[in-house]
Amino acid sequence: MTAEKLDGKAAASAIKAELAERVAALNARGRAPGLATVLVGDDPGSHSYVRGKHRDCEQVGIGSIRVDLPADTSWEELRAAIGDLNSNPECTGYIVQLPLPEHLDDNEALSLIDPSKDADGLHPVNLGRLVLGQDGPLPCTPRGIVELLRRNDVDLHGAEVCVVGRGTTVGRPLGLLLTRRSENATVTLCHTGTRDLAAHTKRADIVVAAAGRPGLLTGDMLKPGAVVLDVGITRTDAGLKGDVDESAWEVASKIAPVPGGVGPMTRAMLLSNVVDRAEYLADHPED
Ligand SMILES: Nc1nc(=O)c2c([nH]1)NC[C@@H]1CN(c3ccc(C(=O)N[C@@H](CCC(=O)O)C(=O)O)cc3)C=[N+]21
Repeated sequence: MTAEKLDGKAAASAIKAELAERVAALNARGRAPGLATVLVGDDPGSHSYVRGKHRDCEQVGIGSIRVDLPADTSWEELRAAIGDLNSNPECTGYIVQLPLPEHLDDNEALSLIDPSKDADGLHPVNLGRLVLGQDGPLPCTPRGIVELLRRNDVDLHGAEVCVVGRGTTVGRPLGLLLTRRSENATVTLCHTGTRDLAAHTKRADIVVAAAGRPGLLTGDMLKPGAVVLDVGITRTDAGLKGDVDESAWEVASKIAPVPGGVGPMTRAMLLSNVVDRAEYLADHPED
């Protein structure tokens, strides 16, 4: 058996076409959404992601603001840049590209974002809302995973999902999202302290590999016919490498690969968060 590809690029294009119509309607109402990015330092990977996000904005008609700061930016300077975006009416949503350089604290920076402009859904208030089951922006990668599965008719209700990785942007919030009543999956959250990883992955109908360890998930760790989502991205001399080994293609029924799987969905969900919020504000002008 050779697994079928879960095509995140195609799904993201369809989502962007839908968003373009919603953005046109917002622009016509004088409620133009605007996405800003804050990028500190010159990591080539981060630069390429941020470039992609601005290209996406242009494609769907969302205004975009780019704030690039040098690697030696002080905490005070970063705080001032975030404060400026919080009070800039042209910016309706924004992200601080992570990870920040060593001397700046990611979580402290996330806490400074106005929660109503948090396009990543990573502000503590918004993560808290997710825990409480209240509406709010959802973390982009977990939302992208659920949307990619939905658009490919992969049923989550009652499914056994094994998530490998407990990071703040993917694994942890994905567990929260998948166990909502609306998704109703059963989740096992594995991590580097898991004693027998293969025992858990082998039982799963769906495996999400988000550990950032290239080639970690091999075919012999999967139940035949399992659905696999690769969320690892490691830059090697040979190019981008995911967490899913080649051997998985002979055992799985469907795989969301790196590149072309979850990555493009993450970017599409960032745009969705911004458009959702702009529509909400247009309909609730007093908020
Ligand atoms: N505040 C914040 N929010 C983020 O959402 C965030 C972040 N920081 N820091 C870094 C990670 C990583 N991330 C990716 C998004 C899209 C692709 C993506 O589109 N990947 C393409 C390949 C891109 C390439 O070739 O480099 C693909 O998988 O097909 C990858 C990675 C968002 N992140």
